[in-house]
Amino acid sequence: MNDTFLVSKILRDERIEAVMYFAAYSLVPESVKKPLKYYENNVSGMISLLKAMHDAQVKYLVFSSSAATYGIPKTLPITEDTPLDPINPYGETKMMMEKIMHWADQADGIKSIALRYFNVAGAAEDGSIGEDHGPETHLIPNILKSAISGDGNFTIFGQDYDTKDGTNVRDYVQVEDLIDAHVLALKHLMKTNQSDVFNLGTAQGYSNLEILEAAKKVTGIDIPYTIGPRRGGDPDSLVADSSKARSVLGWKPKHENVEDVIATAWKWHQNHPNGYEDK
Ligand SMILES: O=c1ccn([C@@H]2O[C@H](COP(=O)(O)OP(=O)(O)O[C@H]3O[C@H](CO)[C@H](O)[C@H](O)[C@H]3O)[C@@H](O)[C@H]2O)c(=O)[nH]1
Repeated sequence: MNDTFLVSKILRDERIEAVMYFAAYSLVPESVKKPLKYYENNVSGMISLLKAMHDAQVKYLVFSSSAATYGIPKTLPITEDTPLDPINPYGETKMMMEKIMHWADQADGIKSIALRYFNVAGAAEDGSIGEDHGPETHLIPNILKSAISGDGNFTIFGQDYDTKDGTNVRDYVQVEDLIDAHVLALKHLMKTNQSDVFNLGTAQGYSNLEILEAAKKVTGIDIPYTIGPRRGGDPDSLVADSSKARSVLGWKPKHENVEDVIATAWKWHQNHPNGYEDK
């Protein structure tokens, strides 16, 4: 049984009306090393899903897109109209997936919302669910893991970017705030029957060094670091203009302060010093 057939059968059997698609491969540095894996999973996955949705007559899709679609923006903050010009395979697959969704709307009437995530961070407030990749590549988990182990192995990748202190600037959106946005987006999509796109970020940019300082405050631990070479595929700064999500969807992120975001991640890391051990 092929993927499309199986998915369309599930959609029909379960009488699914709408789909949220979180394409699983989402690590920028891995995508630079293994581009074909990213095109195959993300782009082929989207084609299979849309075919299955068409076969099962499912009309609504909410999709996890990314700020990585913008590449190196000419102006900040980034609005949804900022031209898409990705600089790594991951961002390019997300852009291609958005374009495929557009044509599936034109041809088959599948209505979709693309949510362009900025840097998702933090963990469930109750400390039960957190972030644990193998290997971990994300900034905040790597800082917190280093705080716990005391190994002194934390490295900042590059201090020669065109930013306030030379390190990359990112916009960190808390994961539970992101979940709220998905629920609002789905309701909006089913009410308006119009495809659309929204940035999800807090509209505040923090440099990698500022995140390290904030993590030191939250943990009360002096976390040593070294400056290493650039990682490859990193734009200087990505900061969202998220006013469209706020005004159109009524989205109100609860964690506007980055220390609050890091505190949720810290709670999870303290409860899970070895991550999800059985992964
Ligand atoms: O140990 C580390 C890990 C990361 N970084 C730096 O920290 C910044 C953030 O890196 P992350 O890996 O945490 O996040 P990315 O910005 O690469 O990517 C994230 O945000 C993107 C959009 O901004 C996409 O959504 C993507 O899925 C998501 O992983 C970058 O400057 C990176 O070079 C370090 O200095 N040291």
